[in-house]
Amino acid sequence: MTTSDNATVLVTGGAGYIGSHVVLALRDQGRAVVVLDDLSTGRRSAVPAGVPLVEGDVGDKALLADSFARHGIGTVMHFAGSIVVPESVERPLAYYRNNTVKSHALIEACVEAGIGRFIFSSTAAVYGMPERLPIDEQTPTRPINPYGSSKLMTEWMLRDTAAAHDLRYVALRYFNVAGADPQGRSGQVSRVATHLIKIAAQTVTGQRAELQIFGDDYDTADGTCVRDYIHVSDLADAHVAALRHLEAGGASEVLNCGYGRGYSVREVLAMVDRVTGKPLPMRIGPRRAGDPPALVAGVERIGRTLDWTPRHADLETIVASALTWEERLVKRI
Ligand SMILES: NC(=O)c1ccc[n+]([C@@H]2O[C@H](COP(=O)([O-])OP(=O)(O)OC[C@H]3O[C@@H](n4cnc5c(N)ncnc54)[C@H](O)[C@@H]3O)[C@@H](O)[C@H]2O)c1
Ligand SMILES: O=c1ccn([C@@H]2O[C@H](COP(=O)(O)OP(=O)(O)O[C@H]3O[C@H](CO)[C@@H](O)[C@H](O)[C@H]3O)[C@@H](O)[C@H]2O)c(=O)[nH]1
Repeated sequence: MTTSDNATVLVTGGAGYIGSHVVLALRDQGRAVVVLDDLSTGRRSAVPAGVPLVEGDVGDKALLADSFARHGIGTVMHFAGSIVVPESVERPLAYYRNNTVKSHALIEACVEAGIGRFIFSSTAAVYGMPERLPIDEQTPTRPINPYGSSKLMTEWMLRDTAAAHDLRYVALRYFNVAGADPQGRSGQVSRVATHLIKIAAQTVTGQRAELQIFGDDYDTADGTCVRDYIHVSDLADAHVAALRHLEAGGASEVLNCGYGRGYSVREVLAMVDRVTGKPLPMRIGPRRAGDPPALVAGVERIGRTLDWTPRHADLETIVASALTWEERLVKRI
């Protein structure tokens, strides 16, 4: 333990979907938090009252240095970035700039300020199309789109920086994040929704006429793609556990974040029907380019490394919380 153990945590991207849930989890643990966000996809209202919001760019080193000093930052949690896979294919350089170049500036600012703890939002997209399930962290990383590459390059910068400087990090490779805060304090708000459960929620609430299943001819049990869905509040708790790990002097780690259990698209939609009590309007469409048939996390390493016990590892809870949040959003519009 060092003297800076209870230092303030800077959460970049803390006005976004996942970052805002992590801010809540940190606050629930009595931690001091500051958010840095440019509000490009995030919302001011997602930052709880009493949490300072530094409105600006995560690549702005002068702003970072000033924020670190002003708020006594001891750990950086880095969520800020661009996340839409097809957009990354169309605008690769924009993704490398926002996700890789700006992460470089942030990591460099941390080294210059002597900030020694860093927690990074990575993604299962670094694995590409893995051949075997479950996917453990030893699986070769072969991203198949610029989004995955842009995040993997940041992992590499962290690995090499940790070898050369006094900085330890945890990179969490998220599988499919879904659901909303059980207390209704935050949830997903997307300009352009792409995630399955979000789109299902928009369909249930009448914002879309129907949902399209992207392909039912995959080599899986029911022909639709299989994913490992993790509740956003469990993911948030994993970040708090990663913080405790680093504060206790733990080594740098790269950890999958999922439950180790996969559900097909059809199984997810059957759960939506069960929760609402009526059939969701949907049809089978063509495959979406770049979708791997099945992604399920190997979770042995996170289980043995972090003091983390998922509390919402249940598809019904995930779907129900996403629907409750969507209903609130619709009423607010
Ligand atoms: N949502 C998922 O399923 C998923 C899966 C794997 C990894 N991730 C990673 O998790 C992180 C958070 O994703 P999310 O789903 O909450 O997305 P989000 O778009 O809701 O949040 C991103 C936040 O970062 C902010 N931001 C973007 N660029 C910025 C910049 N240059 N400077 C300052 N702020 C900036 C946005 O305003 C937003 O508040 C991302 O790094 C993403 O790659 C998400
Ligand atoms: O309208 C829709 C939307 C999605 N799907 C399918 O649902 C599954 C899940 O899709 P989605 O929710 O878009 O998530 P993924 O494409 O699996 O990607 C998410 O999960 C990855 C990790 O598994 C992360 O790397 C990505 O950042 C994150 O967007 C896929 O088979 C899609 O083809 C549909 O059938 N119809």
